Amino acid sequence: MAEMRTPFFHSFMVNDPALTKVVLKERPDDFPKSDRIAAGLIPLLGRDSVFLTNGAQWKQQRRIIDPAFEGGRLREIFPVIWESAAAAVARLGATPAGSVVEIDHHASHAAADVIFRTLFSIPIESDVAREVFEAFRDHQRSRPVMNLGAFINLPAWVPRFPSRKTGETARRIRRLISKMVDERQAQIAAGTAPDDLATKIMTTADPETGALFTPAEMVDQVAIFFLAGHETSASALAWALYLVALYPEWQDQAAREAQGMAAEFSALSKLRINRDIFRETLRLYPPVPMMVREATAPETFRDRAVPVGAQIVLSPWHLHRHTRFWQSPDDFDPARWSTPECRASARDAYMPFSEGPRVCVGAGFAMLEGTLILAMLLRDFRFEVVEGRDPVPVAYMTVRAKDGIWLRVTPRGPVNPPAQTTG
Ligand code: HEM
Repeated sequence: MAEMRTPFFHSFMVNDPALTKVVLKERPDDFPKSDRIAAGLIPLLGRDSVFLTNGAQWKQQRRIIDPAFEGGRLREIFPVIWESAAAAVARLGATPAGSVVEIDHHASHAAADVIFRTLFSIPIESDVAREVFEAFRDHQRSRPVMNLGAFINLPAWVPRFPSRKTGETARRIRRLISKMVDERQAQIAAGTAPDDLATKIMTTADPETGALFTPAEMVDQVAIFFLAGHETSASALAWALYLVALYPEWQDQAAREAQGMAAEFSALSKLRINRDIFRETLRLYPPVPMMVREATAPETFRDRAVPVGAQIVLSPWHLHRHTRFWQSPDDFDPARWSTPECRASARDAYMPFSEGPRVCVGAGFAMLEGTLILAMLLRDFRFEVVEGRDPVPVAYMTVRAKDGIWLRVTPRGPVNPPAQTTG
């Protein structure tokens, strides 16, 4: 655990699984989301986004949202994600064989397509989806991972983010989303709405109070589904492709596993290698590198007094690479996921989706999406690293590469069977 104290803020970086469990699982109500992080995200997400709210309001929102993402719905959205994966394969197939491409751009495109198709039944090529996607792209690179000025509680007169440009892109994105929500509201009223995630969420009443989301509240939820659902998945997919480019033997195994897979939900259970590669990627490059909570009562952590208002920083990035919990933590080793030791490490020190009641709404969705798109891309293409273009991880809204992740992409052609051992 590390304590940091300045005139502006007092924070504790907690890297001990016993303490992360207290904060996230055992007493989450005593450690709500920090207002200081919310400040930087409100222009884009609005005040009522489930990502930022706390207490009774947050609990009600999860009661409405969670049913849309439960197991049975994943089976229903599988064909939609398959279509997105096929579209991603086609886009990459349209680039000249052997060209060097910015793979994180393709990953963002694919992840945004998944969100639009599953939420609003529209592909990324539709006008409104493309406009939102482009506005997000402008927004993303102009924002740091958090509003630093707000985090350290600087006096109000100190200039801080968001800049005018980020404010403008946030307003543009929210206007477009409002229009989509209004149109969907009208379709629901007319009985013509498609059976997708947006309709499910907008027609689900809170089982305790009977309340539905108002259109304004729904705009805040769509903004976070788009942000949380596309930025994170894109980051994970891009790093996964980079890692298999670094480790071609894993890439070939994953490609073989993906040959001939059927377009049906049950095919997923056969993608064990692809799934373990994706899990291992989330360990080494967790898209959300850190989370922040605020202490609302005096605490003692490891004999240190934690005052009210202290910021508690939880870092998947550090926990996932902690030598006490992981063997050779910096190595890329998808095989570790089949060992009993890894099960213990994962239980104590693996939280790419956070844990406890505030765990990521879309964790199951993201595992399906990541595994399937990875498998379909590896089935059809070979990815190779490019000399002099090693990506350097940086925290924007998620963990991205400073100058992008560039890989050489070649159509794979027939895949050789695994080498046979004789004797
Ligand atoms: C690889 C992909 C993903 C990763 C690594 C990821 C990770 C996370 C993490 C770590 C949190 C907790 C953040 C915090 O407490 O500060 C979170 C929350 C959330 N995620 Fe995800 N996420 C992913 C994909 C998705 C998808 C696909 C969706 C929706 C379609 C989604 C929706 C959300 C929402 C709504 C929350 C807020 C939950 C709450 O506060 O109650 N995420 N995610």
